[in-house]
Order: sequence, then C-alpha cells, then structure tokens
Amino acid sequence: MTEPTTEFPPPKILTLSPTHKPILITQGAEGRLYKTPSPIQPNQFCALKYRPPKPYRHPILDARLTKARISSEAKVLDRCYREGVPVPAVLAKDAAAGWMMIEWIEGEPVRVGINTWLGERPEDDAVVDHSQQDETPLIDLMKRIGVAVGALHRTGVVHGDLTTSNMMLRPWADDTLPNGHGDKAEKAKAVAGDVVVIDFGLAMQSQSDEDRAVDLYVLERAFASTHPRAERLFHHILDSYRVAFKKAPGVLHKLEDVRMRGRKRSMLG
Ligand SMILES: Nc1ncnc2c1ncn2[C@@H]1O[C@H](COP(=O)(O)OP(=O)(O)OP(=O)(O)O)[C@@H](O)[C@H]1O
Repeated sequence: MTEPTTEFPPPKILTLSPTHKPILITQGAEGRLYKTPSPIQPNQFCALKYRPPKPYRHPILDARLTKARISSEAKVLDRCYREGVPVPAVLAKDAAAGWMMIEWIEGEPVRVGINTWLGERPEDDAVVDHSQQDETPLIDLMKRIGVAVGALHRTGVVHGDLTTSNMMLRPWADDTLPNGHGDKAEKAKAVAGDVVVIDFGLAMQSQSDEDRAVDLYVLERAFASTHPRAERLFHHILDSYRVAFKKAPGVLHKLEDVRMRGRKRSMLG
C-alpha cells in the first residue's frame, strides 16, 4: 500500500453529490477505498471499493477482469452476510464501472487492537512473566477471531488473505465496555469489540478441508510475523474454531500437513 493521495479521480458515483467529498482511505495496487456518506442511510457512512481501469492492461481484458472481481467479492460478501457471518453488508454495486458500496465498519483493525494491548512489552516474549498478567481480554479476542473464521468456513467460503489487518474490531456499546480507568482498563478496551472480517478480494467458495487449512495457515503465519509477542496465544484461535465449526477436526488435521509442507519449503529456501 502506498500513502493515500486524492490526486486520482474517484468513480463517477462519488462525484454526484455537490456537498459531500469522499475521503480516500487507502490506495492499493489494485483498488482504492473511499469513505463517503451513505446515500441510503443519512448520517451514516459507507465504504466504496473502487477498482480503477489499469492503463497497462488491454482494455477489454481489463474491463472483464474488473467486473468479474467486483462481482465475485460482492457475491461472497452477500452470501456471508445472509448466513450471519460478521462481514460488511453490500449496499450497492456497479461491477462494470468497477465499484461496490459496502457498510462502513467503525473501529480499528484487530492488528491495531492487539498491538495496543501488547504495548511496550519486551520483544522477547520469554522474559515476560505471564503469570503476573491477566490476559483474559486478549484471549477472549482470540476466541472471537476463531468463532468468526469458523462461521466463514461453515458458510463455504475461504477468505484467501486472513490477517489481523483484514479484521475490524467493531466497538461495543458503551455499557458493555470493560469498566474502570487506568492502564488495565484502557488495554482491555483496545481489544474489546466484535470481529468483522473484511477484504474478500481473494475469497472463493470452497468446502475443501485443504483450502480451509491453507486459510488458517495464512492466518497463523501472518499472526506470527505481525504479533510475535502474542504467538504463544494463537492456539486459542484454533481452539475456538474447533468449537465453532463442526468440520474443524478434519481441517485441523490437514493444517498439520500444510505446516509440514511450509516447513519443507522454507528449508529448501
Ligand atoms: N467496510 C469497511 N469499513 C471500514 N474500513 C474499511 C472497510 N473496508 C476496508 N476498510 C479499510 O480500508 C482498508 C483497505 O480495504 P481492503 O483491504 O478491502 O482494500 P484493498 O486492500 O485495497 O483490497 P484488495 O486486497 O482487494 O485489493 C482496510 O485495511 C481497512 O482499514
């Protein structure tokens, strides 16, 4: 991802309102994400995901690819949303024009919440005396992640890029937030909230244990590199996945094979 800029023209849909300027949130290699007032619910925002034309691609191929990608992402999101998986709702789309409008999810990415929790901990996790710390709020978040991934897989969808950046922590209502002030309460608040899975650009429909295991493996590797100090807690994600998803035992068995292949590959360089 490069630094967001506003130099590029947004899609036509975002230029129609004379009063509201869309905000460019991120700009990746393939697409851009804007925050804009919702045309459906006044006083609310939505996210507009836009895949602009790629000048380096043949125009016919580019139009076909863009349309297929937006349609596929919207279809997967719709399916998940209908089945109660925590994902943003699709509000509108024009696949041929390269955009879809989805529900805006308030809150921070899970990555930020976990890193706030970890705070100034020493890099080397082994020197920390965990018995002195109440890690329940962080462990509870790990369990909510496992439940969300279990729900996703139960629906017959694999995400393709599960990371703690592709999950948002939607804040709970104030009265359900952890009580109190001070460092401990602030840390607990950082990891409070519902886990909402985003970015289904690489997702596909699959019922295969192998595909599901690869999904978990991608998350495991991403987690270890993003939060090395919390790596020893990763098993809580898998434990709650096992409880949330009936077919988890087969997937977790496959995960052993996938890990083994990963280790062999890294040994061979
Ligand atoms: N529905 C949403 N509500 C709030 N913020 C969002 C939402 N969707 C995405 N974001 C924010 O925008 C960032 C980029 O979104 P997303 O990952 O979907 O786009 P991308 O990485 O450009 O997509 P792709 O990987 O498909 O090219 C996210 O990391 C998140 O911070």
